[in-house]
Amino acid sequence: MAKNTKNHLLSVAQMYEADQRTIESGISGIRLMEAAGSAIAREITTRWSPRKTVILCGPGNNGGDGFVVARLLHNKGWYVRILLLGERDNLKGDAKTNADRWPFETQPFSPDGIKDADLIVDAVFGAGLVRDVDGIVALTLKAAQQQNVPIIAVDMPSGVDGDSGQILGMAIQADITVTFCRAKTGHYLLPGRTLCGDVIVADIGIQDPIIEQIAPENTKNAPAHLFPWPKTEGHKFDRGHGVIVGGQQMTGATRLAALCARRVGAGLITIAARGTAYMVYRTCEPGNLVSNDNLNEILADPRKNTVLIGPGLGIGEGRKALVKDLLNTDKNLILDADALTMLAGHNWQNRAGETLLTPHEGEFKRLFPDITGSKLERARQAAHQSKATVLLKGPDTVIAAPDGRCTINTTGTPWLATAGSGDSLAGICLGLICQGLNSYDGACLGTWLHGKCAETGGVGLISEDISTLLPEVLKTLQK
Ligand SMILES: NC(=O)C1=CN([C@@H]2O[C@H](COP(=O)(O)OP(=O)(O)OC[C@H]3O[C@@H](n4cnc5c(N)ncnc54)[C@H](O)[C@@H]3O)[C@@H](O)[C@H]2O)[C@@H](O)CC1
Ligand SMILES: [K+]
Repeated sequence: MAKNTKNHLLSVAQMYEADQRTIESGISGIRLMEAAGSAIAREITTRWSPRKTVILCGPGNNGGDGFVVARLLHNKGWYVRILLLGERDNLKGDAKTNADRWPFETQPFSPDGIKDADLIVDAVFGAGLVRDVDGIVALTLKAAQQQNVPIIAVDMPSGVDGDSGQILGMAIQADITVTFCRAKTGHYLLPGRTLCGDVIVADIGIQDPIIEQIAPENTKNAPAHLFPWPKTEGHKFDRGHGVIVGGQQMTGATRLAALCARRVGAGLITIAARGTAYMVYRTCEPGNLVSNDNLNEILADPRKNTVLIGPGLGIGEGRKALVKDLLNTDKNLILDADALTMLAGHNWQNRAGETLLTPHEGEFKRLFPDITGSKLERARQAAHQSKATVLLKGPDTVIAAPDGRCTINTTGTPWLATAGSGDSLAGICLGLICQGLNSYDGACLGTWLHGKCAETGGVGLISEDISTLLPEVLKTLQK
C-alpha cells in the first residue's frame, strides 16, 4: 500500500536525489523548472495585481526558476525587470535555456536596481547555497528588504540553509516562500521558519513513489490518527496507570502534569509523595490517586507502567539515586527538568521500557555537552547516544528517536514560554505513553497537542489553561 509521505521533510541532498530520480524516470529538468516557475507565478498572481516587479536571479537553477517566473508574468502583462548575479553567458543547463527564452536585457545586482520595485522575487539561492552571503549580493538583498514591498522567495529565502534553517552570512525576510515537492527541514527550524513567511509547497510532478524510495527520516508534526481513543468496551485499567514522582516544594508542577495526563485519557494517575507535600496532593484535585508508600512498593504493581520524574523535583543526592534506580526498572520513563539536570555525565544504557527525555536547550547542553550541529542533528545524535527518545523543546521543538527518525513540531505560540508549560507537556506525554503509545509517537503527538492548546487558547494563555483546552483540541481530531 502506498504510504502517506506528505508530512515528510526532505534534506537538501534528498531533494536533489528526488529531482535526479524524476529526471531519470523521463521527466526532463526543464519540465520540472517550468513547473516550479509556473507554481511561483500562480502564487503571485493569485495574491497580487500586476505591478512593477524585480526578479533577483542567482547563477544557478534557483535563478533559472526566476527566469521562468519573469517570462510567465511578462506574458500576463506584468512589468518585469531582472537583476542577474554574474554573467548571462556563464549560465548553464536549464537556467541557460530559460535565460535564452527571456528576450530582454538583464541588469547587474545593485541596490539601485531595486528602487522602483513594487514586488520582488528572490530567486538568488535555493538548495545550492554553499557559503556566506556577502558583498554585492548582501547589499542588494538589504536594499530589497528596505524597499518594504512583498518578497516572494523561490524555494528558500536566500541566505537560509535548507537543512538547518540557519542564516549563512545574511538572509532575506520573505512574505511567502514557494518550495517544491516537499518542504525542507530548514523551512521549519528557526530562524528559517520565521524568514520564510508562509510556506507553500507546490507539486512539480515528482511522484510519491520516488519519495517513498528515498524514505526521508524527517517529518513535520505527529499524525493525529495515533491518538488512543478510549474503546467502548474499555476499562480504566486498559487506559494505563501513570505515576508521577511528586515534588516536595513545587507541588504545582506535579499537579499540572497530572491534570494533563488525565485529560489525554490516562486511566489512573498516582502521585507518589512524601512529607508535607503528601497532604497538599491529598487535598487538591480529587481525581488523582496519592500515595506516600515507598516508590518501590508503588511500582511493584505491574499495571503502573509509566513514570514521570522531574517536574518540581529539585536536586539532591537522594533524588539523583531515585532517578538512577528508576532507570534500572522496566517501567516506561519520562525524565524532565531536574531529573535531567542530575543525569549530566550519565552513561546511557539500553532500557527495557520506553525512555523519553524532555530537555530544554539549557538542560540539553548539560546532558550532551559534546553534541553540536543544527537543532535537528543535535536531537538525533542525543537520541542515538542515550538510546532514548529526545524531545528538545523550544518554539521549533524537535523529537528524535534512537533509530534516526525526527519530527519538527510546528504548533504552538509564544504564550507557551511560561512557567508550568513544560510540566504540562510532560504530563501529556505521560498520559499518552501510559496508554500504550511508544515514546516517540507519544512525544510527537504530545507536543502537537500542547501547541494546539496554545493556539486554541490564544493570547493570555497560562499553564493552568492547557489541560482545560485539551478537550476542545481533541474534539477537532474526532472524525
Ligand atoms: N531539476 C532540479 O534540480 C530543479 C531545481 N530547481 C531549483 O534549483 C535550485 C537549486 O539549484 P542549484 O543547485 O543550481 O543551486 P542554487 O541555484 O541555489 O545556487 C547555486 C549557485 O549559487 C552559487 N552560490 C552558492 N552560495 C553562494 C554565495 N553565498 N555567494 C555567491 N554564490 C553562491 C553556487 O556557486 C552556484 O553557482 C532549487 O533551489 C530550485 O529553486 C527547480 O527548478 C526544480 C527542479
Ligand atoms: K531563493
